[in-house]
Amino acid sequence: MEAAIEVADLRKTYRGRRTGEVRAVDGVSFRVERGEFFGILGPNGAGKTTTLEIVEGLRRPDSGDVRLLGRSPWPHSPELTRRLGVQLQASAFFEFLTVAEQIGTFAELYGATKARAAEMLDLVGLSEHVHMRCEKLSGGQQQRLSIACALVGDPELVFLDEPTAALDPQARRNLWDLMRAINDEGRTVVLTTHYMEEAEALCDRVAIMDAGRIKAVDSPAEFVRKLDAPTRVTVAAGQLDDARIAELAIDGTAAAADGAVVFETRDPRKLLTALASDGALEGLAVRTANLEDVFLHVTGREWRG
Ligand SMILES: Nc1ncnc2c1ncn2[C@@H]1O[C@H](COP(=O)(O)OP(=O)(O)OP(=O)(O)O)[C@@H](O)[C@H]1O
Repeated sequence: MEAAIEVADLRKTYRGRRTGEVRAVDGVSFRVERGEFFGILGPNGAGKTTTLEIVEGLRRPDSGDVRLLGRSPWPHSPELTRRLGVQLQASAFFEFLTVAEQIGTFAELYGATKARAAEMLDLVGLSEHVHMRCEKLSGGQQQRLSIACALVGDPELVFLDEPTAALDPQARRNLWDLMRAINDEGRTVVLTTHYMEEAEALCDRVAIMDAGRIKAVDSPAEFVRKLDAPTRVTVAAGQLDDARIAELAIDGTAAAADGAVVFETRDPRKLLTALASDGALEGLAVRTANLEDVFLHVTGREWRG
């Protein structure tokens, strides 16, 4: 079976009188398999939205190729469009329409039934707000409505562009559950995000994007494993004398700072067992490497998403 998405060497430069030339997408290639949950992770301005818009067929690249479900998105074909779900930014809503009218418009576009529209509102937890005007919805509710609109046509391939941006942590986690459910139904999901923990929690594979380029693609777990970084174990100072600290640091390093002792070790189990038997677990914090460390490693820059 062909891939859900194949992208080869996309390039797009914006030219503005004030901004000059901006190489928003600078030779991007990737492949997404059917059923995959694929993430594009990068800081603001990395080129994620431009890439997504090109892949969706909403924007023409200067050069490069896109295949969606084995076909080119240009020229537009209703047959292909029906198989795609594109979540538009909530700001694209007609604010004077009610929730029911908004999703009804999408349902008509996709030839979906009223029952399907109601089912999608139920899925995203908006059934009780069908008569509310879109402008009265909270940020999280608007994001959920935009996802419901993207799903109403029963798409095989769903594009979500920073769906949890500007949401509070609880609303963000609720949306994570919804996104997981969409993928569990067998749909391919492409998500852009600048939240590390979101990419880590949801994606089968993540493309790390910076300055218009994809720097690396892998699963979050593999990224971290290949980094082969030590685990950092911190305990409050004053529980261990210097000789014992030196003894425990035998497989790694130890440093005292700000009332804490920080160990870096590749054998955290052994260290934690020793700390437990010393009764020195006050202020314990264990930090393993995460995608933030990976970002630093692959781009050479600190993460400032
Ligand atoms: N229509 C446009 N005209 C001119 N420049 C643009 C346009 N859209 C984006 N850019 C510029 O292209 C670069 C990439 O923007 P893009 O929106 O694709 O990045 P992004 O990773 O999605 O960032 P964000 O998270 O801020 O949306 C940025 O420098 C941006 O200022």
